[in-house]
Amino acid sequence: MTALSDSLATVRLSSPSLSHIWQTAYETAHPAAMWRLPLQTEKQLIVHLGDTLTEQPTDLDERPPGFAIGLFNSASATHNEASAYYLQADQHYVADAPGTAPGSVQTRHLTHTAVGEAFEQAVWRVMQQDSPASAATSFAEVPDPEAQANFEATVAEAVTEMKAGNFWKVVISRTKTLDFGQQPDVTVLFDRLCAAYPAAFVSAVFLPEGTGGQPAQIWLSATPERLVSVDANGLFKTVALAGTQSAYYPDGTLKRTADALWSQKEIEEQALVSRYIIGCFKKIRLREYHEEGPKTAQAGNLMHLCSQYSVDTRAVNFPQLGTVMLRLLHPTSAVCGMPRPEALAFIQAHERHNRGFYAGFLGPVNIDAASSLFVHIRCLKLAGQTATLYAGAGLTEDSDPQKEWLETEMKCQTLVRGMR
Ligand SMILES: C=C(O[C@H]1C=CC=C(C(=O)O)[C@@H]1O)C(=O)O
Repeated sequence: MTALSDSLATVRLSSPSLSHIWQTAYETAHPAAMWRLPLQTEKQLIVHLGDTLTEQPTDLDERPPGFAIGLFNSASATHNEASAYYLQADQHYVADAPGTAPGSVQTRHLTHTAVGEAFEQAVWRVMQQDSPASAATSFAEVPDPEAQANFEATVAEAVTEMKAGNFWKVVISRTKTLDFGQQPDVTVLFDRLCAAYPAAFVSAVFLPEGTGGQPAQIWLSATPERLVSVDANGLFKTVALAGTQSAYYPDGTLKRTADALWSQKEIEEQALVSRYIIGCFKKIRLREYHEEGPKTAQAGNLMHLCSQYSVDTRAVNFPQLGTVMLRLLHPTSAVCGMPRPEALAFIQAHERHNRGFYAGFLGPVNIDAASSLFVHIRCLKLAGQTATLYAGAGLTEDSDPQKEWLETEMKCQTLVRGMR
């Protein structure tokens, strides 16, 4: 070995990468979550060393530092509990923090118990293996000849019901399958999504076999939609995001957000989400909210209409606002519909797949005195070498089935392009 490669080996062995830690969590079957907040460089990874995860009501005020991931159709849909699986930050690592060398990992917190020490030793063992993770990151789409006809038939049925006045909006989703040929390297895909979508919340969550009675699953996402967040100064934020168009002209040039034109159908679709949020503020008699928008916002290859809402929870003396709004909002009409019970019943009766964590919510809780939960869209579930992408479209009585199909295709492309 030359002097140079000697010193590189020393650097590699003295500091694990996020990939080594992720791989260790996977091999030792400990739940793990890795994320990068919008417009930040810092990547965080936590590992849960405790008991098997179970679904519990989310209470942002009571939880120790960790990461919540909730199903679309959890008890929250009917009981307003915003139930979620909660990964505790027993081991907490940070990479790419401002002012540090790219890729260098700092330890934020370690648990000094036998389990914690066994985990750190396992990380060292993974580091010493030649290739800590599989290098596969290319994939092919698996054709599904019936998918479009099935989706369009469901959209047509929803339109008939909305014209009959049974509900005003519903979000219908579909899946697309990708085959990686072998189990892909999740940290490479995560890094690509971080680089492609600086304004998104990018995350990867590993839930070992047995979580919720399911086989092992990994969820990877780059979502543009904040559900609720409360920062270290007590500033609460949420958004109403809906309406979709490509961020590019047909010749491939990028549109300016100011040049995006929206149809009446899209304006109404987004207004319904705004109305739903304002309805939640009204329910708790909160008048002191600040509203901005709707404005056009770019989300990777797409553009949406977005209104932002904020509340100074200290000024209104409402420290639990994050938890209260999370329970009222989930699932919002950006992923379910309005009125919620009727839209949910239609989704349950007509979608051919189980949404699982798609259209649920996820994000860090009480990390650096802040919590940021996002709507889990633009996501995929990885099981072995197969990925299932999920995408939905908000329908109103003016929806055109073929256009809605094309919209879900564009939404699938967010991850497909970002992972290439
Ligand atoms: C349900 C999804 O997107 C939501 C968020 C923004 C715009 C949407 C729309 O235009 O339909 C959806 O409500 C999804 O990406 O799967």
